[in-house]
Amino acid sequence: MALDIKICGLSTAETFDAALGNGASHVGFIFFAKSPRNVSPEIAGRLRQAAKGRAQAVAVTVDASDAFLDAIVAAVEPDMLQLHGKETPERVAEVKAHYGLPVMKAFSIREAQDFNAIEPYRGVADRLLFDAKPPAGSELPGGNGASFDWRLLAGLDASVDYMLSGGLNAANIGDALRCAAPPGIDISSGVESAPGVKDAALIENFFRAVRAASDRSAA
Ligand SMILES: O=C(O)c1ccccc1N[C@@H]1O[C@H](COP(=O)(O)O)[C@@H](O)[C@H]1O
Repeated sequence: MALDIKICGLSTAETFDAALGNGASHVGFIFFAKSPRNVSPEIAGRLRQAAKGRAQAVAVTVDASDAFLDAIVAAVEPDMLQLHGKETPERVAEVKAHYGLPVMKAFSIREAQDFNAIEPYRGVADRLLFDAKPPAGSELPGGNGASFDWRLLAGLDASVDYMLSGGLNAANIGDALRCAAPPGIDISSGVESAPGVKDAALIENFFRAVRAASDRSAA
């Protein structure tokens, strides 16, 4: 099965094109005011048009209100909503039913018992996303460039569909793929030249590293 690759936190045409041109299956937009990657629904909506038929557009929100979700969905017409806050299973079900869109629910992982939190979301969220717990003092629930121990994913039920995220980059993606063999990967700060500044060359380099790792595992 093909590996899903999401490039998240895009906000410029050049880097959006780099993600699509290199074969991203998913492109993500951050709608969180405290993030250096925060983008307006209008800008994301304009960029998103180019992804139609080429990649899934994912709107990333953090405990968003109904009004904010309404504005995002209207302007962006996303293919998927990523809920990266403390949304309950009931809230996930409500959002999914209201917008008729698949939902990816994010979980913060540091140790094996953190996976217990996914149980009430199984059969509710369409996909799960595993990110590292934010470093102390961070105002961001994601996009911190922090990793967790990928070996913990070995204990996961094989039927769980998920994306691996948190601190991925061109240097470590080979190890991550070998260690966890995830169905999908999600990267944000690892393809930036500064916080919030995506870099087309780093995006290309990341895809090259993914291809090299895939070639090695096929040999
Ligand atoms: O990237 C952000 O600023 C962000 C803000 C709020 C919620 C989620 C955010 N990003 C998500 O974080 C992970 C991985 O980030 P990184 O590669 O470690 O920088 C990814 O799922 C993004 O969607």
